[in-house]
Amino acid sequence: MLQPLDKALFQNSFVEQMRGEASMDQSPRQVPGYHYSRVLPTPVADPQLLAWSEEVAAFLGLERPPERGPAVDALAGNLVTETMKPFAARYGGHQFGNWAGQLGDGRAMSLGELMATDGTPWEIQLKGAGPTPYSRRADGRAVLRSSVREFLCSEAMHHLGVPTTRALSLVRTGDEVVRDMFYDGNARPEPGAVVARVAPTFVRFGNFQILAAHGEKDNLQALADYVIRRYYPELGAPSPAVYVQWLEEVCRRTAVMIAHWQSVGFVHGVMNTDNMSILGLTIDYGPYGWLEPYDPDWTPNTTDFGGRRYAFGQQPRVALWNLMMLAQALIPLVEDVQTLRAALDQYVATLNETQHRLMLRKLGLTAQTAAEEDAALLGALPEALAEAEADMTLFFRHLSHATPSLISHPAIEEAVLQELLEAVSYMDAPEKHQKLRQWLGQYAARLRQETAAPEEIRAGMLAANPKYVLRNYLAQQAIEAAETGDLTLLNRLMLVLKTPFDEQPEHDELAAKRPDWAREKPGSATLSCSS
Ligand SMILES: Nc1ncnc2c1ncn2[C@@H]1O[C@H](COP(=O)(O)OP(=O)(O)OP(=O)(O)O)[C@@H](O)[C@H]1O
Repeated sequence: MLQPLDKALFQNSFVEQMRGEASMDQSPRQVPGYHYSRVLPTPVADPQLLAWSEEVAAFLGLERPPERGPAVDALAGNLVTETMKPFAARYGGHQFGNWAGQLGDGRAMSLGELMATDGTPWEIQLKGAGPTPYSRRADGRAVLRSSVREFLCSEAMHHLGVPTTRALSLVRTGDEVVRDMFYDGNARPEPGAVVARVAPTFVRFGNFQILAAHGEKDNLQALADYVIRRYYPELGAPSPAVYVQWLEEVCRRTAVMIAHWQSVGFVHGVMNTDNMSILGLTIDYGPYGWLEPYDPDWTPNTTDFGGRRYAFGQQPRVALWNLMMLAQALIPLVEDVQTLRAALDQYVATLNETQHRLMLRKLGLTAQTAAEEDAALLGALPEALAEAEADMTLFFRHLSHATPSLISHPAIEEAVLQELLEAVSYMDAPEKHQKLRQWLGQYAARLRQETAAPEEIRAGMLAANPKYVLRNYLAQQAIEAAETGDLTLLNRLMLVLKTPFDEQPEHDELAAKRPDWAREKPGSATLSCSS
Protein backbone atom coordinates (compact mmCIF):
# COMPACT_ATOMS: atom_id res chain seq x y z
CA MET A 1 0.00 0.00 0.00
CA LEU A 2 2.55 2.54 1.12
CA GLN A 3 4.55 2.87 -2.07
CA PRO A 4 7.38 3.63 -1.95
CA LEU A 5 7.93 4.37 1.73
CA ASP A 6 7.29 0.89 3.07
CA LYS A 7 9.91 -0.56 0.72
CA ALA A 8 12.36 -0.60 3.57
CA LEU A 9 11.22 -1.62 7.00
CA PHE A 10 11.47 1.10 9.60
CA GLN A 11 13.60 0.24 12.58
CA ASN A 12 14.78 2.29 15.45
CA SER A 13 17.68 1.47 17.60
CA PHE A 14 17.19 4.68 19.60
CA VAL A 15 13.75 3.50 20.64
CA GLU A 16 15.07 0.02 21.33
CA GLN A 17 18.13 0.98 23.31
CA MET A 18 17.23 4.23 25.09
CA ARG A 19 14.90 4.75 28.01
CA GLY A 20 11.66 6.06 26.58
CA GLU A 21 8.38 7.22 27.96
CA ALA A 22 5.69 5.01 26.44
CA SER A 23 2.76 7.31 27.19
CA MET A 24 1.10 8.82 24.14
CA ASP A 25 0.04 11.87 26.12
CA GLN A 26 1.25 14.75 23.99
CA SER A 27 0.30 17.57 26.30
CA PRO A 28 3.29 19.80 27.04
CA ARG A 29 5.04 18.87 30.27
CA GLN A 30 8.36 18.04 31.90
CA VAL A 31 9.52 14.52 31.17
CA PRO A 32 12.19 13.66 33.73
CA GLY A 33 13.95 10.32 33.57
CA TYR A 34 13.55 9.63 29.87
CA HIS A 35 15.51 10.03 26.65
CA TYR A 36 12.42 10.41 24.51
CA SER A 37 8.63 10.16 24.48
CA ARG A 38 6.50 8.07 22.16
CA VAL A 39 4.27 10.38 20.14
CA LEU A 40 1.91 10.36 17.21
CA PRO A 41 1.84 13.03 14.50
CA THR A 42 -1.34 15.09 14.34
CA PRO A 43 -2.99 14.71 10.91
CA VAL A 44 -3.21 17.67 8.55
CA ALA A 45 -5.96 18.65 6.06
CA ASP A 46 -4.60 17.91 2.62
CA PRO A 47 -0.96 16.80 2.25
CA GLN A 48 0.57 17.66 -1.11
CA LEU A 49 4.16 17.01 -2.14
CA LEU A 50 5.90 20.22 -3.21
CA ALA A 51 9.55 19.22 -3.36
CA TRP A 52 11.54 16.01 -3.29
CA SER A 53 15.28 15.49 -3.11
CA GLU A 54 16.12 12.89 -5.75
CA GLU A 55 19.63 12.31 -4.36
CA VAL A 56 18.54 11.71 -0.80
CA ALA A 57 15.72 9.47 -2.02
CA ALA A 58 18.03 7.44 -4.25
CA PHE A 59 20.46 7.05 -1.37
CA LEU A 60 17.64 5.77 0.85
CA GLY A 61 16.29 3.53 -1.93
CA LEU A 62 13.05 5.49 -2.30
CA GLU A 63 11.22 6.64 -5.40
CA ARG A 64 9.42 9.92 -5.89
CA PRO A 65 5.77 9.39 -4.94
CA PRO A 66 2.84 11.04 -6.71
CA GLU A 67 1.82 14.49 -5.44
CA ARG A 68 -0.88 13.02 -3.24
CA GLY A 69 -1.28 9.53 -1.85
CA PRO A 70 -0.22 7.24 1.00
CA ALA A 71 3.52 7.99 0.81
CA VAL A 72 2.89 11.73 0.99
CA ASP A 73 0.41 11.11 3.81
CA ALA A 74 3.21 9.37 5.67
CA LEU A 75 5.59 12.26 4.98
CA ALA A 76 3.04 14.66 6.47
CA GLY A 77 2.31 12.51 9.52
CA ASN A 78 -1.18 11.49 8.37
CA LEU A 79 -0.26 7.84 8.01
CA VAL A 80 1.73 5.92 10.58
CA THR A 81 2.52 2.36 9.59
CA GLU A 82 3.04 -0.50 12.01
CA THR A 83 6.77 -0.44 11.49
CA MET A 84 7.15 3.23 12.39
CA LYS A 85 7.92 4.12 15.98
CA PRO A 86 7.39 7.87 16.17
CA PHE A 87 9.19 9.56 19.02
CA ALA A 88 10.19 13.04 20.15
CA ALA A 89 13.55 13.42 21.89
CA ARG A 90 14.05 15.10 25.22
CA TYR A 91 16.81 17.66 25.28
CA GLY A 92 17.69 20.91 26.96
CA GLY A 93 20.06 23.65 26.02
CA HIS A 94 21.68 27.01 26.45
CA GLN A 95 19.87 29.65 24.42
CA PHE A 96 21.80 32.87 23.85
CA GLY A 97 24.14 31.81 26.63
CA ASN A 98 21.49 31.08 29.25
CA TRP A 99 20.38 27.68 30.47
CA ALA A 100 16.83 27.20 29.17
CA GLY A 101 15.96 23.89 30.86
CA GLN A 102 13.92 21.28 29.02
CA LEU A 103 13.34 22.08 25.34
CA GLY A 104 13.07 18.84 23.34
CA ASP A 105 11.53 18.08 19.97
CA GLY A 106 8.58 20.44 20.23
CA ARG A 107 7.61 20.09 16.59
CA ALA A 108 9.92 17.38 15.31
CA MET A 109 9.18 13.65 15.42
CA SER A 110 11.30 10.80 14.21
CA LEU A 111 9.42 8.04 12.45
CA GLY A 112 12.27 5.58 12.72
CA GLU A 113 15.29 4.56 10.71
CA LEU A 114 15.48 3.45 7.11
CA MET A 115 18.34 1.32 5.91
CA ALA A 116 20.08 3.30 3.15
CA THR A 117 21.49 1.69 0.03
CA ASP A 118 24.95 1.64 1.62
CA GLY A 119 23.65 -0.41 4.54
CA THR A 120 23.68 2.41 7.09
CA PRO A 121 20.56 3.37 9.05
CA TRP A 122 19.23 6.92 8.58
CA GLU A 123 16.68 8.54 10.83
CA ILE A 124 13.65 10.12 9.15
CA GLN A 125 12.28 13.06 11.07
CA LEU A 126 9.20 15.15 10.34
CA LYS A 127 9.44 18.81 11.27
CA GLY A 128 6.08 20.48 11.86
CA ALA A 129 4.04 17.32 12.49
CA GLY A 130 2.18 18.56 15.55
CA PRO A 131 2.58 18.96 19.29
CA THR A 132 4.65 16.76 21.55
CA PRO A 133 5.29 16.79 25.30
CA TYR A 134 8.13 19.23 24.50
CA SER A 135 6.05 21.83 22.66
CA ARG A 136 5.78 24.16 25.65
CA ARG A 137 3.33 26.88 24.61
CA ALA A 138 3.74 26.44 20.86
CA ASP A 139 1.69 24.57 18.26
CA GLY A 140 4.10 21.93 16.94
CA ARG A 141 3.70 23.28 13.43
CA ALA A 142 5.94 24.86 10.82
CA VAL A 143 5.05 27.38 8.14
CA LEU A 144 5.77 26.89 4.46
CA ARG A 145 8.21 29.82 4.58
CA SER A 146 10.53 28.27 7.15
CA SER A 147 10.11 24.81 5.62
CA VAL A 148 11.17 25.99 2.14
CA ARG A 149 14.19 27.61 3.76
CA GLU A 150 15.16 24.41 5.59
CA PHE A 151 14.57 22.21 2.56
CA LEU A 152 16.53 24.36 0.11
CA CYS A 153 19.39 25.28 2.38
CA SER A 154 20.18 21.88 3.81
CA GLU A 155 20.45 20.47 0.29
CA ALA A 156 22.46 23.49 -0.92
CA MET A 157 24.89 23.08 1.98
CA HIS A 158 25.39 19.42 1.18
CA HIS A 159 26.24 20.22 -2.42
CA LEU A 160 28.73 22.84 -1.22
CA GLY A 161 30.48 20.10 0.74
CA VAL A 162 29.38 21.33 4.18
CA PRO A 163 28.49 18.63 6.76
CA THR A 164 24.74 18.83 7.25
CA THR A 165 21.47 17.06 7.92
CA ARG A 166 19.60 16.45 4.66
CA ALA A 167 16.05 17.02 3.46
CA LEU A 168 13.99 14.38 1.70
CA SER A 169 10.64 16.06 1.10
CA LEU A 170 8.62 19.21 1.50
CA VAL A 171 4.88 18.74 1.91
CA ARG A 172 2.27 21.47 2.04
CA THR A 173 -0.30 20.57 4.67
CA GLY A 174 -3.39 22.40 3.46
CA ASP A 175 -3.72 23.93 6.92
CA GLU A 176 -2.99 27.47 7.92
CA VAL A 177 -0.66 28.32 10.73
CA VAL A 178 -0.67 31.63 12.55
CA ARG A 179 2.67 33.16 13.41
CA ASP A 180 2.97 36.27 15.53
CA MET A 181 6.47 37.40 14.64
CA PHE A 182 5.77 38.50 11.13
CA TYR A 183 7.91 41.39 10.00
CA ASP A 184 5.27 44.07 10.41
CA GLY A 185 4.30 42.84 13.86
CA ASN A 186 0.87 41.48 12.85
CA ALA A 187 -0.14 37.91 13.47
CA ARG A 188 -1.51 36.36 10.31
CA PRO A 189 -2.22 32.92 8.92
CA GLU A 190 0.32 31.37 6.62
CA PRO A 191 0.35 28.05 4.78
CA GLY A 192 1.67 25.20 6.89
CA ALA A 193 4.20 22.57 5.78
CA VAL A 194 6.17 19.56 6.95
CA VAL A 195 9.75 18.81 5.98
CA ALA A 196 11.02 15.24 6.23
CA ARG A 197 14.69 15.56 7.08
CA VAL A 198 17.23 12.81 7.46
CA ALA A 199 20.49 12.23 9.27
CA PRO A 200 22.20 9.25 10.87
CA THR A 201 20.92 10.72 14.15
CA PHE A 202 19.50 14.02 15.37
CA VAL A 203 21.07 13.72 18.84
CA ARG A 204 22.35 17.13 19.96
CA PHE A 205 24.59 18.47 22.70
CA GLY A 206 21.38 19.35 24.55
CA ASN A 207 20.36 15.67 24.84
CA PHE A 208 23.34 15.18 27.16
CA GLN A 209 22.95 18.48 28.93
CA ILE A 210 19.42 17.82 30.15
CA LEU A 211 20.49 14.50 31.68
CA ALA A 212 23.49 16.05 33.41
CA ALA A 213 21.40 18.98 34.65
CA HIS A 214 18.94 16.58 36.25
CA GLY A 215 21.63 14.34 37.74
CA GLU A 216 20.49 11.37 35.64
CA LYS A 217 23.89 9.73 35.44
CA ASP A 218 22.66 6.31 34.28
CA ASN A 219 20.69 7.84 31.46
CA LEU A 220 23.64 10.08 30.57
CA GLN A 221 25.95 7.10 30.36
CA ALA A 222 23.44 5.05 28.38
CA LEU A 223 23.11 7.84 25.80
CA ALA A 224 26.86 8.35 25.56
CA ASP A 225 27.44 4.61 25.17
CA TYR A 226 24.76 4.38 22.51
CA VAL A 227 26.21 7.28 20.48
CA ILE A 228 29.76 5.95 20.76
CA ARG A 229 28.90 2.35 19.88
CA ARG A 230 26.74 3.34 16.98
CA TYR A 231 28.34 6.44 15.49
CA TYR A 232 31.91 6.34 16.77
CA PRO A 233 32.61 2.57 16.75
CA GLU A 234 36.27 3.15 15.88
CA LEU A 235 36.79 4.40 19.46
CA GLY A 236 36.10 0.95 20.93
CA ALA A 237 34.10 -0.01 24.00
CA PRO A 238 32.98 2.97 26.09
CA SER A 239 35.07 3.71 29.19
CA PRO A 240 36.11 6.89 31.03
CA ALA A 241 39.10 7.26 28.68
CA VAL A 242 36.93 6.63 25.62
CA TYR A 243 34.43 9.32 26.67
CA VAL A 244 37.31 11.79 26.52
CA GLN A 245 38.48 10.56 23.10
CA TRP A 246 34.91 10.81 21.93
CA LEU A 247 34.63 14.45 23.05
CA GLU A 248 37.87 15.08 21.19
CA GLU A 249 36.33 13.62 18.05
CA VAL A 250 33.14 15.68 18.47
CA CYS A 251 35.41 18.74 18.78
CA ARG A 252 37.22 17.75 15.61
CA ARG A 253 34.01 17.28 13.62
CA THR A 254 32.50 20.50 14.95
CA ALA A 255 35.64 22.39 13.95
CA VAL A 256 35.46 20.99 10.42
CA MET A 257 31.83 22.08 10.15
CA ILE A 258 32.54 25.59 11.41
CA ALA A 259 35.55 25.97 9.11
CA HIS A 260 33.29 25.12 6.18
CA TRP A 261 30.67 27.64 7.30
CA GLN A 262 33.32 30.33 7.46
CA SER A 263 34.71 29.42 4.07
CA VAL A 264 31.35 29.77 2.28
CA GLY A 265 29.96 32.69 4.30
CA PHE A 266 27.15 30.80 6.01
CA VAL A 267 25.74 32.33 9.19
CA HIS A 268 23.66 29.89 11.22
CA GLY A 269 22.03 32.57 13.33
CA VAL A 270 20.96 30.53 16.32
CA MET A 271 23.85 28.44 17.59
CA ASN A 272 22.21 27.43 20.85
CA THR A 273 23.51 24.18 22.32
CA ASP A 274 20.28 22.44 21.33
CA ASN A 275 21.19 23.22 17.73
CA MET A 276 24.59 21.53 17.85
CA SER A 277 24.63 18.03 16.39
CA ILE A 278 26.65 15.34 18.16
CA LEU A 279 27.85 14.28 14.68
CA GLY A 280 29.13 17.73 13.72
CA LEU A 281 26.34 18.33 11.19
CA THR A 282 24.66 21.65 10.49
CA ILE A 283 21.23 21.33 12.07
CA ASP A 284 18.16 23.58 12.34
CA TYR A 285 17.94 25.92 9.37
CA GLY A 286 16.08 28.73 11.13
CA PRO A 287 17.13 32.38 10.83
CA TYR A 288 20.29 31.56 8.85
CA GLY A 289 21.72 33.78 6.15
CA TRP A 290 24.56 34.12 3.67
CA LEU A 291 27.14 36.81 3.94
CA GLU A 292 26.70 39.19 1.02
CA PRO A 293 28.77 42.31 1.85
CA TYR A 294 31.60 40.81 3.88
CA ASP A 295 30.95 41.80 7.51
CA PRO A 296 32.13 39.76 10.49
CA ASP A 297 29.50 41.48 12.67
CA TRP A 298 26.57 40.52 10.49
CA THR A 299 23.89 38.20 11.82
CA PRO A 300 20.63 37.32 10.10
CA ASN A 301 18.97 36.85 13.48
CA THR A 302 17.13 40.04 14.33
CA THR A 303 16.46 38.77 17.85
CA ASP A 304 20.22 38.60 18.50
CA PHE A 305 20.20 42.20 19.66
CA GLY A 306 23.27 44.26 20.39
CA GLY A 307 25.59 41.48 21.46
CA ARG A 308 25.67 39.91 18.02
CA ARG A 309 26.37 36.63 19.78
CA TYR A 310 25.76 34.62 16.64
CA ALA A 311 27.33 36.95 14.07
CA PHE A 312 29.52 35.50 11.31
CA GLY A 313 32.79 36.36 13.01
CA GLN A 314 31.61 34.95 16.35
CA GLN A 315 30.74 31.47 15.10
CA PRO A 316 34.13 29.85 15.76
CA ARG A 317 34.14 31.17 19.32
CA VAL A 318 30.53 30.25 20.06
CA ALA A 319 31.05 26.69 18.84
CA LEU A 320 33.90 26.35 21.33
CA TRP A 321 31.69 27.71 24.11
CA ASN A 322 29.02 25.17 23.15
CA LEU A 323 31.60 22.38 23.23
CA MET A 324 32.61 23.53 26.71
CA MET A 325 28.98 23.13 27.76
CA LEU A 326 28.98 19.61 26.32
CA ALA A 327 32.23 18.84 28.15
CA GLN A 328 30.66 20.07 31.36
CA ALA A 329 27.73 17.72 30.85
CA LEU A 330 30.14 14.79 30.48
CA ILE A 331 31.97 15.41 33.77
CA PRO A 332 30.04 12.66 35.64
CA LEU A 333 31.39 10.10 33.15
CA VAL A 334 35.12 10.75 33.47
CA GLU A 335 37.69 10.32 36.19
CA ASP A 336 39.71 13.47 35.64
CA VAL A 337 38.08 16.73 34.53
CA GLN A 338 41.41 17.99 33.18
CA THR A 339 41.26 15.37 30.42
CA LEU A 340 38.03 16.93 29.13
CA ARG A 341 39.71 20.34 29.10
CA ALA A 342 42.59 18.92 27.08
CA ALA A 343 40.14 17.35 24.62
CA LEU A 344 38.74 20.79 23.84
CA ASP A 345 42.16 21.82 22.47
CA GLN A 346 41.37 19.59 19.52
CA TYR A 347 38.73 22.07 18.44
CA VAL A 348 41.10 25.02 18.13
CA ALA A 349 43.80 22.97 16.42
CA THR A 350 41.42 21.46 13.84
CA LEU A 351 39.61 24.75 13.25
CA ASN A 352 42.83 26.67 12.55
CA GLU A 353 44.25 23.97 10.35
CA THR A 354 41.03 23.43 8.37
CA GLN A 355 40.24 27.11 7.93
CA HIS A 356 43.79 27.76 6.72
CA ARG A 357 43.71 24.83 4.31
CA LEU A 358 40.30 25.79 2.89
CA MET A 359 41.35 29.42 2.46
CA LEU A 360 44.60 28.48 0.68
CA ARG A 361 42.51 26.35 -1.66
CA LYS A 362 40.10 29.19 -2.30
CA LEU A 363 43.06 31.40 -3.18
CA GLY A 364 44.83 28.79 -5.28
CA LEU A 365 47.96 28.85 -3.13
CA THR A 366 49.95 25.66 -2.73
CA ALA A 367 53.65 26.54 -2.41
CA GLN A 368 54.91 25.27 0.95
CA THR A 369 57.82 27.67 0.86
CA ALA A 370 55.58 30.71 1.27
CA ALA A 371 53.95 29.74 4.58
CA GLU A 372 54.81 32.95 6.42
CA GLU A 373 53.82 35.19 3.55
CA ASP A 374 50.53 33.27 3.19
CA ALA A 375 49.66 33.66 6.86
CA ALA A 376 50.06 37.45 6.53
CA LEU A 377 48.08 37.51 3.28
CA LEU A 378 45.20 35.51 4.74
CA GLY A 379 45.24 37.59 7.90
CA ALA A 380 44.85 40.87 5.99
CA LEU A 381 42.01 39.76 3.73
CA PRO A 382 38.97 40.01 6.08
CA GLU A 383 39.61 43.67 6.87
CA ALA A 384 40.12 44.54 3.22
CA LEU A 385 36.92 42.74 2.21
CA ALA A 386 34.94 44.38 5.01
CA GLU A 387 36.14 47.86 4.16
CA ALA A 388 35.19 47.42 0.50
CA GLU A 389 31.90 45.72 1.44
CA ALA A 390 32.82 43.03 -1.03
CA ASP A 391 30.31 40.30 -1.71
CA MET A 392 31.99 37.23 -0.28
CA THR A 393 30.83 34.71 -2.89
CA LEU A 394 31.39 37.00 -5.85
CA PHE A 395 34.82 38.06 -4.64
CA PHE A 396 36.28 34.57 -4.61
CA ARG A 397 34.55 33.57 -7.82
CA HIS A 398 35.72 36.64 -9.75
CA LEU A 399 39.17 36.30 -8.27
CA SER A 400 39.31 32.72 -9.58
CA HIS A 401 38.54 33.93 -13.09
CA ALA A 402 41.04 36.77 -12.82
CA THR A 403 44.02 34.63 -11.80
CA PRO A 404 45.45 33.99 -15.29
CA SER A 405 45.63 37.71 -15.99
CA LEU A 406 46.96 38.46 -12.49
CA ILE A 407 49.74 35.93 -13.06
CA SER A 408 50.73 36.81 -16.60
CA HIS A 409 51.27 40.54 -16.11
CA PRO A 410 54.11 41.77 -13.94
CA ALA A 411 51.89 44.52 -12.54
CA ILE A 412 48.13 44.23 -12.20
CA GLU A 413 46.41 46.02 -15.01
CA GLU A 414 44.17 48.81 -13.77
CA ALA A 415 41.35 47.62 -16.00
CA VAL A 416 41.42 44.15 -14.44
CA LEU A 417 41.45 45.60 -10.96
CA GLN A 418 38.66 48.04 -11.68
CA GLU A 419 36.47 45.37 -13.21
CA LEU A 420 36.96 43.08 -10.25
CA LEU A 421 36.20 45.77 -7.69
CA GLU A 422 33.10 46.91 -9.50
CA ALA A 423 31.84 43.37 -9.82
CA VAL A 424 32.17 42.52 -6.14
CA SER A 425 31.95 45.70 -4.06
CA TYR A 426 28.74 47.22 -2.71
CA MET A 427 30.60 50.55 -2.13
CA ASP A 428 31.33 52.97 -4.97
CA ALA A 429 33.63 55.16 -2.84
CA PRO A 430 37.14 54.53 -4.27
CA GLU A 431 38.80 55.23 -0.91
CA LYS A 432 36.98 52.21 0.50
CA HIS A 433 38.74 50.03 -2.07
CA GLN A 434 42.25 51.00 -1.05
CA LYS A 435 42.95 48.08 1.27
CA LEU A 436 41.55 45.56 -1.16
CA ARG A 437 43.58 47.06 -4.02
CA GLN A 438 46.70 46.79 -1.94
CA TRP A 439 45.85 43.25 -0.91
CA LEU A 440 45.27 42.25 -4.54
CA GLY A 441 48.71 43.58 -5.44
CA GLN A 442 50.32 41.42 -2.76
CA TYR A 443 48.22 38.46 -3.74
CA ALA A 444 49.15 38.73 -7.41
CA ALA A 445 52.84 38.86 -6.49
CA ARG A 446 52.43 35.78 -4.32
CA LEU A 447 50.46 33.96 -7.02
CA ARG A 448 53.34 34.38 -9.42
CA GLN A 449 55.46 32.15 -7.17
CA GLU A 450 53.16 29.23 -7.94
CA THR A 451 54.54 26.73 -10.40
CA ALA A 452 51.26 25.34 -11.78
CA ALA A 453 49.92 26.68 -15.08
CA PRO A 454 47.57 29.68 -14.63
CA GLU A 455 44.65 27.76 -16.15
CA GLU A 456 45.21 24.92 -13.73
CA ILE A 457 45.19 27.33 -10.79
CA ARG A 458 42.02 28.88 -12.08
CA ALA A 459 40.31 25.49 -12.42
CA GLY A 460 41.31 24.57 -8.87
CA MET A 461 39.92 27.83 -7.54
CA LEU A 462 36.67 27.51 -9.45
CA ALA A 463 36.21 24.10 -7.85
CA ALA A 464 36.67 25.69 -4.40
CA ASN A 465 34.67 28.90 -4.83
CA PRO A 466 30.96 28.43 -5.55
CA LYS A 467 29.23 30.62 -8.06
CA TYR A 468 25.80 29.95 -6.55
CA VAL A 469 24.71 30.11 -2.92
CA LEU A 470 21.21 30.44 -1.51
CA ARG A 471 21.17 34.21 -1.29
CA ASN A 472 18.69 35.48 1.26
CA TYR A 473 16.55 37.35 -1.23
CA LEU A 474 16.42 34.39 -3.62
CA ALA A 475 15.09 32.15 -0.86
CA GLN A 476 12.53 34.83 -0.08
CA GLN A 477 11.42 35.10 -3.72
CA ALA A 478 11.07 31.33 -3.95
CA ILE A 479 8.94 31.35 -0.79
CA GLU A 480 6.65 34.12 -1.96
CA ALA A 481 6.07 32.32 -5.26
CA ALA A 482 5.55 28.94 -3.55
CA GLU A 483 2.94 30.50 -1.30
CA THR A 484 0.92 31.35 -4.39
CA GLY A 485 1.41 27.86 -5.79
CA ASP A 486 4.20 28.75 -8.22
CA LEU A 487 7.11 26.36 -7.73
CA THR A 488 9.20 27.53 -10.70
CA LEU A 489 11.88 29.35 -8.70
CA LEU A 490 11.97 26.70 -5.98
CA ASN A 491 12.61 24.02 -8.60
CA ARG A 492 15.14 26.16 -10.41
CA LEU A 493 17.07 26.86 -7.21
CA MET A 494 17.04 23.17 -6.33
CA LEU A 495 18.53 22.40 -9.72
CA VAL A 496 21.14 25.16 -9.81
CA LEU A 497 22.30 24.66 -6.22
CA LYS A 498 23.00 21.00 -6.94
CA THR A 499 26.11 22.00 -8.89
CA PRO A 500 27.07 25.33 -7.30
CA PHE A 501 30.62 25.27 -8.67
CA ASP A 502 29.51 24.94 -12.30
CA GLU A 503 29.11 28.02 -14.50
CA GLN A 504 25.54 27.28 -15.65
CA PRO A 505 25.50 30.54 -17.66
CA GLU A 506 21.77 30.29 -18.29
CA HIS A 507 21.31 30.93 -14.55
CA ASP A 508 23.75 33.87 -14.25
CA GLU A 509 21.12 36.10 -12.69
CA LEU A 510 20.98 33.80 -9.65
CA ALA A 511 24.65 34.60 -9.04
CA ALA A 512 24.25 38.35 -9.26
CA LYS A 513 25.11 40.87 -6.57
CA ARG A 514 22.23 41.45 -4.17
CA PRO A 515 19.96 44.09 -5.72
CA ASP A 516 19.33 47.31 -3.79
CA TRP A 517 15.67 46.54 -3.23
CA ALA A 518 16.60 43.35 -1.40
CA ARG A 519 18.63 45.40 1.03
CA GLU A 520 15.86 47.81 1.82
CA LYS A 521 13.03 45.32 2.10
CA PRO A 522 12.33 44.54 5.76
CA GLY A 523 14.52 41.63 5.29
CA SER A 524 14.39 38.08 4.27
CA ALA A 525 16.32 37.71 7.51
CA THR A 526 13.54 39.24 9.57
CA LEU A 527 10.98 37.20 7.73
CA SER A 528 12.85 34.03 8.48
CA CYS A 529 12.83 34.49 12.22
CA SER A 530 9.35 33.30 13.00
CA SER A 531 9.09 29.68 12.16
N1 LIG B 1 6.02 25.82 16.54
C1 LIG B 1 6.60 25.17 17.52
N2 LIG B 1 5.89 24.30 18.28
C2 LIG B 1 6.46 23.63 19.28
N3 LIG B 1 7.74 23.75 19.64
C3 LIG B 1 8.50 24.59 18.92
C4 LIG B 1 7.97 25.34 17.83
N4 LIG B 1 8.96 26.09 17.32
C5 LIG B 1 10.06 25.82 18.05
N5 LIG B 1 9.79 24.92 19.02
C6 LIG B 1 10.72 24.38 20.00
O1 LIG B 1 11.47 25.43 20.55
C7 LIG B 1 12.82 25.00 20.76
C8 LIG B 1 13.79 25.91 20.06
O2 LIG B 1 13.39 26.08 18.74
P1 LIG B 1 14.33 26.14 17.48
O3 LIG B 1 13.75 27.17 16.60
O4 LIG B 1 15.76 26.21 17.87
O5 LIG B 1 14.12 24.70 16.88
P2 LIG B 1 13.25 24.21 15.68
O6 LIG B 1 13.52 24.99 14.46
O7 LIG B 1 11.84 24.08 16.06
O8 LIG B 1 13.74 22.73 15.56
P3 LIG B 1 15.07 21.96 15.22
O9 LIG B 1 16.16 22.45 16.15
O10 LIG B 1 14.63 20.59 15.52
O11 LIG B 1 15.39 22.20 13.79
C9 LIG B 1 12.87 23.56 20.32
O12 LIG B 1 12.64 22.79 21.46
C10 LIG B 1 11.73 23.47 19.36
O13 LIG B 1 11.24 22.15 19.23
